[in-house]
Amino acid sequence: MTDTLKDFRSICRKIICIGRNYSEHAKELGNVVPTQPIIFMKPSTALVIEPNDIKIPSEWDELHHEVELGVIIDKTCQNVSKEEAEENIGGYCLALDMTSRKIQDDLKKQGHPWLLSKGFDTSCPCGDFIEKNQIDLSSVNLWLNVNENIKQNGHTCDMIFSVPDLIVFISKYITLEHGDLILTGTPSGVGPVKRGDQITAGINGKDDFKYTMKFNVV
Ligand SMILES: O=C(O)/C=C/C(=O)CC(=O)C(=O)O
Ligand SMILES: [Mg+2]
Repeated sequence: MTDTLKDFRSICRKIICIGRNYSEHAKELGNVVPTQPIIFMKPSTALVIEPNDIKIPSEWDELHHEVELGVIIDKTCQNVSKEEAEENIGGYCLALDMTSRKIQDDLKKQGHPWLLSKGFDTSCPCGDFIEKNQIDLSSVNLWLNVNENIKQNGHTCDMIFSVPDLIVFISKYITLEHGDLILTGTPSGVGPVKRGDQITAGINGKDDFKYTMKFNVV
């Protein structure tokens, strides 16, 4: 792992996101559970870091919160095998996939891409680099509060497609590059936030490792 990866938020070229990777979340939105990963992207301009705010575009009233484990790619790679997948991970981060559910639903009805609903500026609040050795992929806890009320509390063991499965799938079609970020999907409990709300999110990893971040919604 090279030192520049700690600064992944300024070198990130692609944010690849996974949809419906937790069956309870797929069901809460009335979607079928996927049989292969659903992928979409956010532009790197979607990234926002503390102490900056999540900005709801002026003509929208609310966004949905989605807390997710972010995987940061170290080595540029293509056609990765499941055995080699973990070697290409440089570290992790806590991330949010902020979404306009209303716009997404309208786009879905028309069969259009989700980009506007998920790729607007500040739609990807993101925490600091987390060292690889602090995370056991099978037992990460992700949680999210809105105004100190718990809304999401999930575990990566409930992912439909594991992180290695996701790297294998994506790298078959898209070259993964140093600093790329993969958002691995959200557990259930997604819901609305409005201007004036505060989101606190956290990740609990190995050996009492804990990381939290806070964002105001404006
Ligand atoms: O299909 C839908 O209605 C919504 C899907 C998502 O927003 C997918 C995700 O971003 C996710 O599962 O994390
Ligand atoms: Mg998501």
